[in-house]
Amino acid sequence: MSPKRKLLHYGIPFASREPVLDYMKKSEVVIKQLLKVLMNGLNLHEIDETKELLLMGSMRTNLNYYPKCPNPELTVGVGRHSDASTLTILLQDEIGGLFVRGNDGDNWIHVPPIKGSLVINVGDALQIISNGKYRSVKHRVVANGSKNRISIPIFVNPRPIDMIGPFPELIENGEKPIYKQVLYSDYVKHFFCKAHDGKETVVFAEL
Ligand SMILES: O=C(O)CCC(=O)C(=O)O
Ligand SMILES: [Fe+2]
Repeated sequence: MSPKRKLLHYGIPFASREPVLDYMKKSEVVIKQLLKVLMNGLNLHEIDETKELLLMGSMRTNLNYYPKCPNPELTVGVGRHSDASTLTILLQDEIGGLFVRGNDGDNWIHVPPIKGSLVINVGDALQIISNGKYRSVKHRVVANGSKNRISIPIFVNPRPIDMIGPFPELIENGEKPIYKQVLYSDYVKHFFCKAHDGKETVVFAEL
């Protein structure tokens, strides 16, 4: 792991810290591979240190626990939102309840849990960095009436101190930038200062 990269584990109970950090470190192999493929899709064939830090300079994990809810229709599990990350690597148990918004924008698709699989979501930071080529996915979680649910997302992020904006190579190729440069910590502050609101957060970075 690059010495400049940060794995954040604040609030994770002490007993779980080591396995969680180990899981995060091991996930880097998959994350690097995914980013390599995604960057190839943008015609960027080399991920230098600057790019690597922008794409995965900081990683954070959550341990989500959704207690069973006797009246699931009266509550919101997690409201519709897209993640502020570049990528989110989500491990979910066998209960289900995660829905993603379909491409045509008016249907919710259940993401069925498949044993041994990970769900990979594109986040807002990658949408901004790729100048809209990769689009973050809107998703939500519904509560379950009879079973508790656990999910563990790893949010792969730029560092808070990074300015994020479309990669210069994309703009040099004559593309019109649709996003401005924003300080990633400002983006995250904006993300958390309001209730989840679908994909509205990314408007913060629009030109
Ligand atoms: O629990 C899940 O499946 C997803 C949670 C989520 O969207 C999030 O933590 O950002
Ligand atoms: Fe999410």
